[in-house]
Amino acid sequence: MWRTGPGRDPRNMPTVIEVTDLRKSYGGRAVVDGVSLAVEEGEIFGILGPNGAGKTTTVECVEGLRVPDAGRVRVAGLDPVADHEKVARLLGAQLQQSELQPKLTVREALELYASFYPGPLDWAPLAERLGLTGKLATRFGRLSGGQRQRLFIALALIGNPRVVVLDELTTGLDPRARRDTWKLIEDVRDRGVTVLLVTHFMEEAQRLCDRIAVIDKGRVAALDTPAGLIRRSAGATVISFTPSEPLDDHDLVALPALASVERKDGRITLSGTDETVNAVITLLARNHVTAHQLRVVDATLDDAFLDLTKEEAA
Ligand SMILES: Nc1ncnc2c1ncn2[C@@H]1O[C@H](COP(=O)(O)OP(=O)(O)OP(=O)(O)O)[C@@H](O)[C@H]1O
Repeated sequence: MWRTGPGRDPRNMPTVIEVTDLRKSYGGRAVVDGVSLAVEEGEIFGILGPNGAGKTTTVECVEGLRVPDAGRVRVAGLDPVADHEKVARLLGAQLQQSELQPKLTVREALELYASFYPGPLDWAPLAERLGLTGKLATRFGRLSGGQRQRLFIALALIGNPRVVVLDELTTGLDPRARRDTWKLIEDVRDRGVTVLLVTHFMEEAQRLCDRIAVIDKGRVAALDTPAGLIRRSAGATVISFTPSEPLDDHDLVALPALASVERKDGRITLSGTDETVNAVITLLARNHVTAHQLRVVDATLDDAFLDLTKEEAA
């Protein structure tokens, strides 16, 4: 059903999307302020960032929908603006709501978009995979938000693209449809397609992305694997417990590599590194305090994201 190709081999994969020192301003305000990133063939590359960080502007420059003020963008070696036709043939993108006629049925939309590409996928299995088979005769204007979203994903994939750009992939989908869509995107990647994914869902990014660029205020704040982002955030390990005896605040804030400390309903939650955890255990032993319901967990991507994009104190 999909473009066949070798599975992803992380060694020496060629770069498919190259963004170098990209800049874009609106009304004198830099919304993309020197973004550089390189996406390798066959990876799912995530872009995370707060609202207004410049994520969509960046990916729209990759799609050739916006013209950069400065910097260089290449997709498979092509300039998305100067070589727009060629790039459009190898790149699948999620449409915006306004880009589809409300009177078009799901089947007509799939057939129409398949006709734009030289070697499209067979739309019927794709529609089946996205749970759209029962909606083929329904007009776009009468689809629910989640059904529209699924159709947009189908249309992004119908051309059997080499690169697919998905902005807010699963926004509006129910939990089952979201999980089905993740599986579909993993299958797409496993067949060698490169995926550029903008998302606000940390679970989605952690599960799907091989690497992630965190964009904040128009710049790349960090670029790493999900595990790497978590490791490099200040509070990579979280320890929580309810002490049998009160613990002194001075002792807690003096713990090594401590990133945060919180007390709630007699429970203490600390984040830091393994060194912090070891020091807590020593502190408890020294004070003959028992830790009830002791839990030590790795921080999530959510924690890392908040740490990487936190507002600096004025
Ligand atoms: N055509 C435009 N004219 C003026 N300002 C714009 C235009 N497009 C985007 N902006 C502004 O640029 C900034 C970045 O927008 P962008 O859509 O790239 O952010 P984003 O990171 O995708 O945000 P979100 O997560 O909210 O979708 C925002 O402040 C937005 O208002």
